[in-house]
Amino acid sequence: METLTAAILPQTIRKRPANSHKGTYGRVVLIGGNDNFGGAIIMASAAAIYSGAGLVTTVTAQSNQTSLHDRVPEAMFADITDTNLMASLITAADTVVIGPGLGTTDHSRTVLITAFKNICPDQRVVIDGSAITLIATDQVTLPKAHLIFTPHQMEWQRLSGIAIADQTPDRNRQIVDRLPGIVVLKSHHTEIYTATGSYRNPLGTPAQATGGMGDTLAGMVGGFVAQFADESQAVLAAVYTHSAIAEELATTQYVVLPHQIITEIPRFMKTHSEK
Ligand SMILES: NC(=O)C1=CN([C@@H]2O[C@H](COP(=O)(O)OP(=O)(O)OC[C@H]3O[C@@H](n4cnc5c(N)ncnc54)[C@H](OP(=O)(O)O)[C@@H]3O)[C@@H](O)[C@H]2O)[C@@H](O)CC1
Ligand SMILES: Nc1ncnc2c1ncn2[C@@H]1O[C@H](COP(=O)(O)OP(=O)(O)O)[C@@H](O)[C@H]1O
Ligand SMILES: [Mg+2]
Repeated sequence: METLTAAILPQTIRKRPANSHKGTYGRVVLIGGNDNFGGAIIMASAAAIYSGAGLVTTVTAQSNQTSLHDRVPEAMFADITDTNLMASLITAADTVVIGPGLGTTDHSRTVLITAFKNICPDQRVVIDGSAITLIATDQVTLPKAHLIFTPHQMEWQRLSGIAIADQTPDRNRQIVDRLPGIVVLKSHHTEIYTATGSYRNPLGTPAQATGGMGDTLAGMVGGFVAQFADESQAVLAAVYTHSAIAEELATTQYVVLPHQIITEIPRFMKTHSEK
C-alpha cells in the first residue's frame, strides 16, 4: 500500500486556463438530504462549490431549500420529489454525488433507483452514506459509469460483507476487484483502492470525528472529479486536502467542524496548486 504525499496536490490541482468559464469546471448534481438530514447534502454541496465545481445543483427535500440558499446561494435547488426534473438534471451533469442524508425509506430507494437509471457511462458518480447502505441491503443495480464509493467502516461492512475487525488491505482488495469503481474506505487512516493501486492517507485527526465530516468529503470528491481529468488522482487529492486542512485547523482547535474545512478549501487549493 502506497502512502499519499503532498505531491499529489500540484499534480492534480491544475492552473485555471484564462480562456475558461463555469462550464469548464463541471456540472455537479448532488442528491440527498431528507427532512431530517438536510445538513448532510448542504455540507456536501458547499464542499463541491468551494472545491471549484463550476455549476452545482442540489436535489433535496423542499424543506431544505431555504437553508441551502442561506448557506450556499451559489447552489441551484431542485425538489427531490420531482423525478422528471431530477432525471433531466442528471442527464445534463458531468458528475453526480448521491447519498448524503438521503435516508433509507422507500422514497429514498425510489430516488436512488431513478437516479441510477438516468446515469450515462461517461459520468462520474460519487456514492456515499445512505446510498451505500441501500445498495448493500436492497440489491440496487449499479449504473455503468465511473463509480466512486466513499463508505465508512460500517457502510463497507454492509457493502463488502467484511466485518470491521477483518477489513485488512488484502480482503478489501478482493472485494474491490469485484466492484465496478474506486473505493474510499474512511476511518482514522483512510484507504483508497483504485483499479491499479492501493493508497493510505497518512493525515487526519480525531478532531475530525464529528457528524458531517464524511458528507463534506463526498462533496469535495465530487468537486475534484468534476474538474480534474485524472479521476483516481482527483479522488486521492480530495482525500488528502480534506485531512490536511483538518490537521492545520487542529493545531489550534480541539474539534474541527465540517463547515470550517469547507471555508478553507479555496485558500488551500491555491497554495498547493500547480505553479
Ligand atoms: N447533519 C446531517 O444531516 C448528518 C447526516 N448524516 C447522514 O445520516 C445518514 C446515516 O449515516 P450514519 O453514518 O450516521 O449512520 P450509519 O450508516 O448507520 O453508520 C453509523 C453506525 O456505524 C457504526 N460505525 C462503525 N465504524 C464506524 C466508522 N468508522 N464511522 C462511522 N460509523 C461507524 C456506528 O457505530 P457507533 O457510533 O455506534 O459506535 C453506528 O452504529 C447518512 O445519509 C449520512 O449522510 C450523517 O452524516 C450525520 C450528519
Ligand atoms: N479519528 C479520526 N481520525 C481521522 N479522521 C477521522 C477520524 N474520525 C473520522 N474521521 C474522518 O471523518 C469522516 C467521517 O465520515 P462519515 O462517518 O461518513 O461522516 P458523516 O456521515 O457523519 O459525514 C471520514 O473522512 C473519516 O476519515
Ligand atoms: Mg457518512
